[in-house]
Amino acid sequence: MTTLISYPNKKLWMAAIKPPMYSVAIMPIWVGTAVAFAETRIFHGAVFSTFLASAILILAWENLSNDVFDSETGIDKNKHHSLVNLTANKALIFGLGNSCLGLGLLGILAIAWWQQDLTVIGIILLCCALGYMYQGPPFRLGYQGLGEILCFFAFGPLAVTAAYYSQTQSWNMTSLAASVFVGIATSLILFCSHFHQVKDDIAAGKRSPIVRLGTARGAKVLTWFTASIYPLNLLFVLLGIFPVWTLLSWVSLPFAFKLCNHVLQNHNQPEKVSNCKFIAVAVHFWSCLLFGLGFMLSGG
Ligand SMILES: C/C(=C\COP(=O)(O)OP(=O)(O)O)CCC[C@H](C)CCC[C@H](C)CCCC(C)C
Ligand SMILES: O=C(O)C1=CC(=O)c2ccccc2C1=O
Repeated sequence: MTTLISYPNKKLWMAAIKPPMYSVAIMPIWVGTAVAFAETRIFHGAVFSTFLASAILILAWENLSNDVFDSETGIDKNKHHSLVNLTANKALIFGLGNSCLGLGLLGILAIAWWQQDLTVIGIILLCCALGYMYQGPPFRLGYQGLGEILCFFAFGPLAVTAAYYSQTQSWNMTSLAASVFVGIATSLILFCSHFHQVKDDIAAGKRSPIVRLGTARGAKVLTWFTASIYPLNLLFVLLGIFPVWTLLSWVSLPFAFKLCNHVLQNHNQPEKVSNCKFIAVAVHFWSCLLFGLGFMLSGG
């Protein structure tokens, strides 16, 4: 009996915490560090692990505060796996979120202290500002359909560059090019997260890209953007900017096909399309992991 009662609860909590989503915090640090290793043979293990822990904490803040801010607009009233709805304690979730942010920023400050250089903390503060503007008052830019652009810059150019800089204290064009790959792969996840929420989004006045485009056109746009990362990788290899090993990322193509087929077929059926966000997480995880591995192998 206990199992029967607690199982759905456990599922709800896992949906609220969404552990697989945290790979989006890990991959920009992994790729930025891998490019740094390929270009300079430098690898600072303590900086890498501190940055990873901080990135995860900062993303936890983003997600906890997302549930807090969304509880204020009413958009999450049907979202049973909102942490605010689950705990009925907004102040607790807000406090927990801010503690994660504080701890995460402390880790980044430690990196700044080791480097005697404020560049990395400056870049990460900018990421946090974009994260706040996505969902917090008075901006709520996600409600205007601008989330994917913020997401691209935060997880792409800013986070990858910060990771590269944290290892080398220098700037690099290859890392900037690599950040475009990571930024697009991350924004695909956010784009996918809107397909099943059209009704609630319209009711709350949120003009997500899928509300704006409609689900059918959204599915086509998703297919083009998902497909774009693979030829982009090839182009940079042919230009001699990326090592040939980065083509390992093409091994993730079956997940990309699965994602596009699934969304093209089910875009207007919320209960069927709702899991596409997690197929997009698999595309992101495998493509970025193998992409970064390609840089590591070329530097070894
Ligand atoms: C919280 C995010 C998406 C959830 O959006 P939504 O409200 O539609 O979801 P629910 O339906 O589940 O409520 C992600 C938003 C990402 C944002 C645009 C940028 C975040 C920047 C991070 C704070 C940067 C982290 C950098 C780190 C890797 C160093
Ligand atoms: O809960 C979500 O839908 C998302 C959470 C999250 O942290 C994230 C980060 C980067 C891209 C997309 C997303 C989500 O969609």
